[in-house]
Amino acid sequence: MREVWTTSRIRAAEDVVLARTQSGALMRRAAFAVSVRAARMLRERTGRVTGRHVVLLVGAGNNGGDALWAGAFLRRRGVGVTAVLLAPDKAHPEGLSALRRAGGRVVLAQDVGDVPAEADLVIDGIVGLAARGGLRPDAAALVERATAPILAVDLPSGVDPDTGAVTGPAVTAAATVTFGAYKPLHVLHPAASHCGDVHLIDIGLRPELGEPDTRVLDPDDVATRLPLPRPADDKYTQGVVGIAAGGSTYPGAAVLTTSGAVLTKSGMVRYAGSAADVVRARWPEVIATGSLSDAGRVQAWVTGPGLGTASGARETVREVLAAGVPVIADADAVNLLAAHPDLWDAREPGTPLVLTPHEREFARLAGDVGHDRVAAVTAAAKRYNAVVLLKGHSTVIADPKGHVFVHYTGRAWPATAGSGDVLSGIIGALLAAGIAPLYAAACAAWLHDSAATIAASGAPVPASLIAEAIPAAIRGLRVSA
Ligand SMILES: NC(=O)C1=CN([C@@H]2O[C@H](COP(=O)(O)OP(=O)(O)OC[C@H]3O[C@@H](n4cnc5c(N)ncnc54)[C@H](OP(=O)(O)O)[C@@H]3O)[C@@H](O)[C@H]2O)[C@@H](O)CC1
Ligand SMILES: [K+]
Repeated sequence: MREVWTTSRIRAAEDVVLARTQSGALMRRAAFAVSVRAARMLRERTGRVTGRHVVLLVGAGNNGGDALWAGAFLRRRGVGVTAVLLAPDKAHPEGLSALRRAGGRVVLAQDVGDVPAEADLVIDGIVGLAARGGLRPDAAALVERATAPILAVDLPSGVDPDTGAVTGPAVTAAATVTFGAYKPLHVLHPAASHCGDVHLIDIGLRPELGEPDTRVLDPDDVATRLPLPRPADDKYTQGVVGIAAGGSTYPGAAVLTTSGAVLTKSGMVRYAGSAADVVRARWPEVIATGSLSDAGRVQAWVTGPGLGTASGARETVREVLAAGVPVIADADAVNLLAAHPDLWDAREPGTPLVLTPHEREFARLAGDVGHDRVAAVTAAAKRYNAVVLLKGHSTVIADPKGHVFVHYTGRAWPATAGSGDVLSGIIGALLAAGIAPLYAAACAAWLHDSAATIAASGAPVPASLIAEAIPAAIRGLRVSA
């Protein structure tokens, strides 16, 4: 599991560690790691380290200090180093003298000439944890002129560390070396796509950090939670999932949602709705009926995809919410809950609910997402006493207690029509198997993305093929676990 802390929590932990370490030791440790990564990048890119040329972009604070110290360490390995100072009066004094002592060259940003274009590697020490807003014009102009790969110190300058928002010019790095802990920007879209490979360096903060603010599931975490049938299981004991989705207008949504559920776990899937014939034709193993009252018992209901928003759909959502089992409400079910607040009264108190809006559905329900997706989703989860999964390049999942998972895809394969229907079927299957709602949603997001990647393998892919790749995604997990 990858754990993520906001900048204020990291600063607080840093203060504790700084108070008991020798002055400057933490920075030198961080900077040494940057120099090691820089040397590796030089060797991989140019075949050697000695004699190569690294340009440091140095801002007004400790992030620039890291870059200056890294430059001093690189000098010891025979690398030519030029530091470009964006704020000469504020450049980190000890870092600057260390670089000068080591034989590094120092130039002012306004006198930079062709220096950025002559580099084999650029180190971005413009701004780190204190970053606010996009790059300022002088920094943006420098970055624009750099043609070599960029190694970002702590984070690519110009992105917002806590929200991952990119509201102006920003560095796009080939790699990022970060210290002490992952920060939200490393896992949130769009900033995460500016980081390149992220390398975390231990500087002794972990014991002081406490509980993380956000988590990211690894394959192993998903593998240990996925329901596999045990020897004593039968088709009922693994949890029966019910699908109340689709209809005569959108029978495809019924099929796709059912596919997600059928292919995620063994056991039984029931379908209730006017697309029963279409579902039965595609999945003969599904117990399909025309109405909810004939559906029989289930351990979780999935509702919403392709349901429409007419009065019949509203009644379906009302009945499902009143059934006393976990519910996942997607698409039109979210729209109905937004448009008819009285529907909330139907919810059997205490039964788990997972809401899976995309951004427009989220806006209808809880207002504009804004730049801070994690804050918006956490607030909605508290307000509705539900797990909320906001879809996107970074899918954000929060529960009412403030636990948050992020799943960053970095690719757009899952962004295809009907793909959300498949996701809700997967979540339903995991909920019915008894997995806690937060984990059901987070594992489903992971599994869905993995299936999309497998199905796509480099080409566009429709939602039905994403569903068909779910077994391969599960098998892949078992192999890697
Ligand atoms: N604490 C520690 O022990 C350790 C800390 N470490 C390192 O320290 C870093 C944090 O350093 P920090 O707090 O000094 O601030 P930092 O991020 O360098 O910003 C400097 C100044 O930049 C400015 N600025 C703001 N936005 C901007 C923008 N968009 N574009 C351009 N400029 C912008 C703003 O100054 P202003 O111009 O507004 O006065 C701001 O004050 C951290 O990320 C890590 O690298 C490591 O060494 C490990 C040990
Ligand atoms: K930086």
